[in-house]
Amino acid sequence: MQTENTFLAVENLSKSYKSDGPPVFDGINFNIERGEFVCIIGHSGCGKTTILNVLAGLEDATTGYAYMLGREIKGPSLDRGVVFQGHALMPWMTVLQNVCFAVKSKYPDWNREKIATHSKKYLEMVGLVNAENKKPSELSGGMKQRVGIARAFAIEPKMLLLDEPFGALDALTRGVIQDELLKICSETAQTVFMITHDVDEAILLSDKIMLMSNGPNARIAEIVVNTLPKDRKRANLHHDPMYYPMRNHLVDFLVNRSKDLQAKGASGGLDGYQPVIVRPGVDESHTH
Ligand SMILES: Nc1ncnc2c1ncn2[C@@H]1O[C@H](COP(=O)(O)OP(=O)(O)OP(=O)(O)O)[C@@H](O)[C@H]1O
Repeated sequence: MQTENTFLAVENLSKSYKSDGPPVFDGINFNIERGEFVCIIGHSGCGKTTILNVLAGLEDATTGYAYMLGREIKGPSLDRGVVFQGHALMPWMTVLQNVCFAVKSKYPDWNREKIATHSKKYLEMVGLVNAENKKPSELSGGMKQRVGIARAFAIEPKMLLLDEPFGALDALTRGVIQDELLKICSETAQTVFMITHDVDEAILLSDKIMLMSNGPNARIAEIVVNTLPKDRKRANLHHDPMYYPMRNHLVDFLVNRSKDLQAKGASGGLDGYQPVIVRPGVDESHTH
């Protein structure tokens, strides 16, 4: 439930694209606290992007509400930076102009030089300073994605909404940007909601992981607390004693438990369902 200090609150969200037939998801309730990094995992089509679009203010839910800092989310805002799976860059602008354009919208009082310096800092972060004068058509898919990431970070939003932002990147670049994201988040206490299909990425980055059951009538089935220590490093993640209990728990959900819940939902057995909070490796009864 929403309290005075709740950063983001989602209450009873559902979405139907068709007037007949069951909703894609239903009864979605969760909170995100300030500075929390939350990942959402679930099979394709369960509605993760739709939920992210509602949080971004780009789509309306059929029922329910989303609040950020106590105000209902209605329409997009520069308080929320979004990175989509597609790159959504302006094709007639250079890489630098794409980032500067967003920075100028956020900070209209800044002069040209300040905007450019600020934008270049974020292009450097994603390894694109040498491409700042290129147009999107001259970039690879991974490079375009990195521009999108730099642009979202550069507006220093209160909340980052990331829809599989690293999916198109090669492993090396992905690792570098994951490390950067971890660094920025710990330095700035950035609040993040991120969709990923990669359980290792979720274990590396998140404070908690929401697991969605399969649609239709998809739910947040479990809220998994990340039991690995906060100072995680990609290189030694798998040496942590909590790593395998955590990983096995997530994979087992995707392979088995998500389908069991779907069957229950189809027979109307999920009315009033509340997600289970699980600490893999700590609450052994929930660890499979
Ligand atoms: N604009 C739309 N009109 C009709 N149906 C839609 C629309 N957008 C999404 N859907 C349907 O809603 C369901 C959820 O879609 P959504 O993209 O939110 O899922 P997802 O979990 O993010 O999937 P993926 O992991 O494949 O990206 C899907 O069945 C999809 O076909």
